[in-house]
Amino acid sequence: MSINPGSRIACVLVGLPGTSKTLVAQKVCRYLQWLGIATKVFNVGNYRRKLFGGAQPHSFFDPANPKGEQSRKSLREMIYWFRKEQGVVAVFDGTNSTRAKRDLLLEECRKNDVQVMFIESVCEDEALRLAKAIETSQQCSPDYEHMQQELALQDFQQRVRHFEAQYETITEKNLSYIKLIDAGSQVIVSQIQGYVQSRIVYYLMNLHIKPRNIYFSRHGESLYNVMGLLGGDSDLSARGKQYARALPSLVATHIPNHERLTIWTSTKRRTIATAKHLPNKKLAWQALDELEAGRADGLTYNQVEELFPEDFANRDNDKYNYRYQEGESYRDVVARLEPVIMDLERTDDILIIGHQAILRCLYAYFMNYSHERLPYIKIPLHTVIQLSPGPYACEEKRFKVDIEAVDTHRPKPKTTTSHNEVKEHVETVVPEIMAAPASPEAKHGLHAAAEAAADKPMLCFRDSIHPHADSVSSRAASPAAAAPAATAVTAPSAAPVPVVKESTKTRVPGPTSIDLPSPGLEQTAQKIAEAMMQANALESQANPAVGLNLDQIATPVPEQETGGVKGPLLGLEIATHHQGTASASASAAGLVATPPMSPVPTAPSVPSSSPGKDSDIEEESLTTPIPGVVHASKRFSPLDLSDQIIAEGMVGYESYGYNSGSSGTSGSDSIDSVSLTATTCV
Ligand SMILES: O=P(O)(O)OC[C@H]1O[C@@](CO)(OP(=O)(O)O)[C@@H](O)[C@@H]1O
Repeated sequence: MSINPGSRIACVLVGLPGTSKTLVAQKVCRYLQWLGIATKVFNVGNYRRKLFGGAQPHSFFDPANPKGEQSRKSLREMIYWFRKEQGVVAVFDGTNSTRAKRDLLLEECRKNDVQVMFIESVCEDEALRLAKAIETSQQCSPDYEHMQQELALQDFQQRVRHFEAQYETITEKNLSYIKLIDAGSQVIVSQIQGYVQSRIVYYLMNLHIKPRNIYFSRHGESLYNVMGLLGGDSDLSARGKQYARALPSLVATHIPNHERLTIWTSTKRRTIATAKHLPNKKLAWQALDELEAGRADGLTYNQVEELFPEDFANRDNDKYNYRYQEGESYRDVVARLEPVIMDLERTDDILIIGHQAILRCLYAYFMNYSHERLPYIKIPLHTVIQLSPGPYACEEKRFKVDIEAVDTHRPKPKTTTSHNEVKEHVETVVPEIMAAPASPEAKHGLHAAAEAAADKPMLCFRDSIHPHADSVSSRAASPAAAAPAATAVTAPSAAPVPVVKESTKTRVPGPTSIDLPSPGLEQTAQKIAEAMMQANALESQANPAVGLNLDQIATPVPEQETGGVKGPLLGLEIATHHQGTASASASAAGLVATPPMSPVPTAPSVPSSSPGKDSDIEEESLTTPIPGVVHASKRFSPLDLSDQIIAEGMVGYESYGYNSGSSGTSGSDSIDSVSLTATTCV
């Protein structure tokens, strides 16, 4: 993504301890990094712990104790990062609770040409405050790791009081800020300027914290898959059709409230045919069409290597950024999927029947994979993946249908050919092919050349070759532009479901705030805090029951059936969550009236960010069929996550576009003191 080099932004968190600032910081960071914007969190608490140690009594935070070193140190590091590492957005995660502190920050940032946008989190709901205090003191904060629970809570509440004594909410009209009240049930926005800031605001207004599931499946095995050909628009193979017929029973068996499920497909035959027997409402998105392979479309990997060796090596060297000739890169696909993600965040229970590359991009967003690993994520055929983004983790389950299919995953080669070696090869072996024109007809020529190179007739569906002229730029980012495919079809009568094998894993995005039903404030707060703590206690333990209601939990899964992992059974029941629907109000206020932009492929000009460490859970464990229900759970502490990109919400707001190669944004958008109230659904 091309961003104006002058536009460095510091998103400065403001709020009392225990108001979900760290969660918000991490979510914003993950969202922006997924989009390719170089973003990093600077957590003042971490610097404090490094400087003074974690176990400080509440008196340490007394305003009379003038320790501000941690703030200054993190500020210095932030400025250094902007200068030396071409950072674009720094998320400065601290309390920043007084005007004086914020003025210092503003001054330092202005001197260094960094715009400041404040994100204030205010918690007015008593029950929510208490629940957050219990959660922070007993579970989240490393400061209380070794303290007895009750003492920890008391100390934390004292600490909050010290901050309260000096706390000054933001009211300055000249400042850029967004104020999130009670976990975003009310939002106040002021003086937001420019593309990135607007995007962050819209993102924050759309955070989805309501519990729900998202389901992904690739289409059934296609004829192209069988022949190892890339792209195209072929029909399903016999086994692919079998998978399509098995899907309704699988869905009915494993997806709760499956009648409410909406099916999203691409506009390609293979995804639409896979959804054919499902009786649910369907929507075909052009934005979900597979990564456009351009001149490699319809070829095998071997043929691409022979015909376009330089391209082939470049793709192996940097698969995320490599853009096919007349086609797309993974980076391009992520950009065009942003509106899909936003809709996905807003909408309940969706099954996406998509393609390998598309589902990798969506999966990486929810499961927090780096750009380097994203293009190699395993999304096998004939498998339904269930993701449950929750307050602490994105739970994953995979249901593998026992219908054989080819494996289309091509792993990253251990060694890659050097650029020069490849160039030489191209020049001496196939110069006429490299010079071939880009028309569809020329493509047929390429196929002929490919056939010759492969020394065997190439199976090719001529009718499926893409007219490249409009391949990328004409892709609609909204389903409205795609052929509506909302035909309800009656499910086939009781087709026997082939054995479904299930495996699960968790990636943990850190803490979040929750809301509370009103009566019995203390008990409710305690109950929720306990549930949250139990969830955290799952570190590295098997927990086959997460995601189920308490009454669904039956007997423990025997150890031999869980591949050796064992652990307590637990029902995490946090049933009620705020679901901010600020976007509707925002539209009404004219704030977000513009539709998402058409995707414009951008040059990979922003240095590849490193979106934090990925989970060290072996991907293999997911693809190896495991008998019975297996849950492998992995947890990071919020501290570990400080550099990690964490987000579950997504936005697709665009008020202006950006162009490949251009170094600046082409417009700006200013929001001036608009107050918005979101509806709260419990
Ligand atoms: O990026 P790589 O790993 O090449 O995978 C993308 C390819 O996966 C394929 C299968 O090879 O996806 P799909 O069958 O899901 O549509 C191709 O169409 C596509 O070109």
